[in-house]
Amino acid sequence: MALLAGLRVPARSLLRAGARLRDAALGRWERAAGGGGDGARSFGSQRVLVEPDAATGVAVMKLWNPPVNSLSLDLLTELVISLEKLENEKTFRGIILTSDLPGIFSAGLDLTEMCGRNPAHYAEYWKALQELWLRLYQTHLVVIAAINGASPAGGCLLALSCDYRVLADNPKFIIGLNETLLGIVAPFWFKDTMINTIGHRATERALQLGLLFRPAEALQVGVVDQVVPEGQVQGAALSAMTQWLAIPDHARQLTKSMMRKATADRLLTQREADIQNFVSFLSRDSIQKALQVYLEKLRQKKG
Ligand SMILES: CC/C=C\C/C=C\C/C=C\CCC/C=C/C(=O)SCCNC(=O)CCNC(=O)[C@H](O)C(C)(C)COP(=O)(O)OP(=O)(O)OC[C@H]1O[C@@H](n2cnc3c(N)ncnc32)[C@H](O)[C@@H]1OP(=O)(O)O
Repeated sequence: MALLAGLRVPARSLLRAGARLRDAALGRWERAAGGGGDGARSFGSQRVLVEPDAATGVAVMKLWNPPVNSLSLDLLTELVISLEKLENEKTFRGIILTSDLPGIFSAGLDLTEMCGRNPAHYAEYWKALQELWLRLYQTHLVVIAAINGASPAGGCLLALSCDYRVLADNPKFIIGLNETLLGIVAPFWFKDTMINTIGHRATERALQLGLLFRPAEALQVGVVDQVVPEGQVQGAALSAMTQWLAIPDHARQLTKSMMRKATADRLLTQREADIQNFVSFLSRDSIQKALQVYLEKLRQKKG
């Protein structure tokens, strides 16, 4: 009940949540895709709903981790599993990554996973995040982010790891790597992902200042590729997908790999050191204190 009390979602969603939790308790759930008629079935886990359309070869992947789609260990794990499943289905060529929560794409890393836990937990958490980034960044599928809500820090990383980004036009839907505002530092592979999208100078400014861009600024700096009216974001993402899927797969995939491999390899060659670096950084008293103060501020915002 305490969890539900924190939600600001309509009763309809709470009912849906209840159904999902029940089904998740029974194991992986499946239900018929609405009106598909092509035999494709939705599948998913407790926090990731996948709506595949076998006719177009495109699956819509929706994040659902109330209240703010923070990237908890569970969500990271479920995302990796869902991605892997789609990659292994030969019928699928593209994914639209979006949120099933109103007004939030993803609040980024789950601060409760990074506060007051033990080093083994921090290591497990970081490894799961690395795993998701490596898979998402390098997947042979076309991934388009339909960003229908706020997308700070790790949420921005998710979007930047896609091939194309469409953002809904609402001034509350801020996007950026704001780690410095929390007193922490974006790791090198977050930084590299942003540099590869908007260039070195714009990244340097954005990272040092912890900039969170509103839609018009995000478009101007290149953090997103398109801004569309709210309600049109998924449609616009699907239209963009048509252009990407018009390219022969082998040529596009080899090009994607050529563009991204060096960046991914940089992490792959030092994964363990990166984990140790994260654990020791996070274990500092000053960092724990800064994160706790930030979390407390978020919690008191409503009070
Ligand atoms: C020398 C060193 C070199 C290298 C460094 C080495 C290693 C690197 C070390 C660390 C790197 C870490 C990288 C971190 C990345 C991250 O992603 S950190 C997370 C950053 N995220 C944010 O700053 C977003 C915070 N949230 C918000 O701004 C807002 O919540 C929102 C805009 C997303 C939504 O606003 P609202 O709709 O108004 O919702 P509320 O603010 O009321 O929140 C509801 C509820 O959710 C809780 N919450 C919000 N965000 C998070 C989160 N990220 N994690 C966990 N919980 C979150 C919030 O506290 C509220 O909780 P309750 O009050 O309901 O309990």
